Amino acid sequence: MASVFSLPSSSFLCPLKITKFRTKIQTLHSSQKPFLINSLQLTELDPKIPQPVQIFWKWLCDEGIVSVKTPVMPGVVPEGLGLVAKRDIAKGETVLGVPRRFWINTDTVAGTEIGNVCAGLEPWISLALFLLREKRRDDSKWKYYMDVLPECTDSTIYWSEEELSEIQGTQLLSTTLSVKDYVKNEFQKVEEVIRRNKQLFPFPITLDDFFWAFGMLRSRAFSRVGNQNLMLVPFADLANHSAKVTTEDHFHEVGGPAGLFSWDLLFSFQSPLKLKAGDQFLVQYGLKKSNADMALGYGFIEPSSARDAFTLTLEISQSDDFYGDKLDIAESNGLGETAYFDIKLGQSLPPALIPYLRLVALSGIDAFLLESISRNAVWDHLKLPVSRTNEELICKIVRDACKSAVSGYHTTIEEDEKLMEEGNLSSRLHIAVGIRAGEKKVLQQIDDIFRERELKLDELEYYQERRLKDLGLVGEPK
Ligand SMILES: C[S@@+](CC[C@H](N)C(=O)[O-])C[C@H]1O[C@@H](n2cnc3c(N)ncnc32)[C@H](O)[C@@H]1O
Repeated sequence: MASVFSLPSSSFLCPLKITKFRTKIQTLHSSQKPFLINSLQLTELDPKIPQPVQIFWKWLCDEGIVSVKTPVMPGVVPEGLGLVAKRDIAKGETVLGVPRRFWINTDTVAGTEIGNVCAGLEPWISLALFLLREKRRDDSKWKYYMDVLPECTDSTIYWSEEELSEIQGTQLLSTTLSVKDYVKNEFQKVEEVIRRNKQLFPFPITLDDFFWAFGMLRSRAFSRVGNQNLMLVPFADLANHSAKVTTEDHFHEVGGPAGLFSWDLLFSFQSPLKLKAGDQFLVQYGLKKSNADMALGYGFIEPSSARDAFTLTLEISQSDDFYGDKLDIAESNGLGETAYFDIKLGQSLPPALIPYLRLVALSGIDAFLLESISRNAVWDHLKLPVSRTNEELICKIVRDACKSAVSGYHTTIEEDEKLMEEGNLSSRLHIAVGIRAGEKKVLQQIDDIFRERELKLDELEYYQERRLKDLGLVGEPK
C-alpha cells in the first residue's frame, strides 16, 4: 500500500512551479537588486535557511514589519517553515505585529488595478486572482512573501488519484471531491473574467494555478480578524499548529507603531505558551476542527482521537405522509429537511440527534403525537422514547447506515492500526490511514450505542406508559 505514496512529486497535483526553494536554492531575478545579507537580523537566521526566506526576512526588517525587538524569526522546522523564539517568551507576550498595509484582503485587492474586475467576485476568488497576479509580477510589493509560499501542502485537494484511493469510502474523500468540483466550477466562471481582461492578466492561469491559490488561502488565511473575513498576513502565517495549545484567541487587531514614523492597525500575535529561546512559536488552528477538516484544509492530522469524527446525515423524506408537519417541527427546533450531526470519538451523541431520528421514524399510530398543540411540546415528547416500534426503527436506521458506511472502506481498523504501528508511512499515507481508521472507530462507537439500545428496548418506558402514569392509571402517579 505504501508504495503508491512514494510517487515522484511530479505525479501529484502540485501546481505552479513558481517557488522552488524547498527543493533547490532559488536564484534572484535579473531585474532585482540582490540584498546585502549582513543586517543584524539576518545574521541571526540559521544559515541552513533557504535564500528566499533570508531575503523575505531582510524585507520584513527593511519594511519595519520586524525590528530587533521582535522575539521570533523564521526557522526550518519539521512542519516546513515556522517561527522560532529568539529569546525566552512569556505566555501572552506579543510576538509580532504586522501593519495593515501588508495585509492581503479584499480591501487590498480593491485598491489595485484588478479591483474593479474583482469587485463582484467571491472574496476568496478575488484574493486567489490577486495572489496569482502578484506571484508573476517582478515589481510586486509582496514579491518576497510570494517567493516563500510553498508549492503545495498535503491537503487532500492536491492528492493524485492513487493517493485518493487510500481514503476510499471515507467522508473525507467525498468532501474532497465536492470541494474540487466547486473549485473547478468557479474556475470555469472566472476564466471568462480572465479572458475579458487580458491586459490585467497577461499570462496563462491554469486550473492547477487556481488550485494552488485556493490551497494557500485554505491553509494560511486568517478569518474573524476585526471585520475582515479572509486575509493573508505575511510573516504571521508562518505560525504552525500544535495540539499543546488549547486556546484559540491568539491574534488581535491593535493600534501600534508601524515603522519609524507611522502608526497603524497591527495584526498582532500573542504567544499561547511560555517559550524558551529556540522553541517554536505555535498556535491552535481550531479546537473544533475534525481531523478531516485538518487534512482538507492544512494537509495534516493530529494523533488525538478527539479529532476523529463522522457526520451522520438524516433526512425527512418528501414522500413521508407527515412531511409537512415533521418539517415544521424540525424547523421550529433549528433543524431542517436534512440535518447533519457531527459525532466525535469518545463524546456523547449530539442532543438533537435522537429526537430528530424519532421524528423521522414517526409513523402509524405514533403519528398522533404530531397533533400536539405546540411544536415545542412535540419536540419535548421526542426527547423520550415514543414507542417500541419507533425506538426499534431508529436503532435499525442508524445501525444499517453504519453497516453500509463500514462496507465502503477497503481496510479494517486492525489493518490500519497495524500500518500505523509499523510506521514509516509517507505524510499523505499517514493522513489516509489515520482518517479511515478514525471514521471507522466513530462508526463503531455509534453502532455500539444503538446495539445496546436495541438490547434495552423491552426495559424502556414509552409515551403511552408515561401518559398512563401521569394520569395515575398505572404505577405510582408523578
Ligand atoms: C499557516 S502555514 C504555516 C507555515 C508553513 N509551515 C510553511 O512552511 O509555510 C500552514 C501549513 O503549515 C503546515 N503545518 C502547520 N502545522 C503543522 C503541524 N502541526 N503538522 C504538520 N504540518 C503543519 C501545513 O502544511 C499547513 O498547511
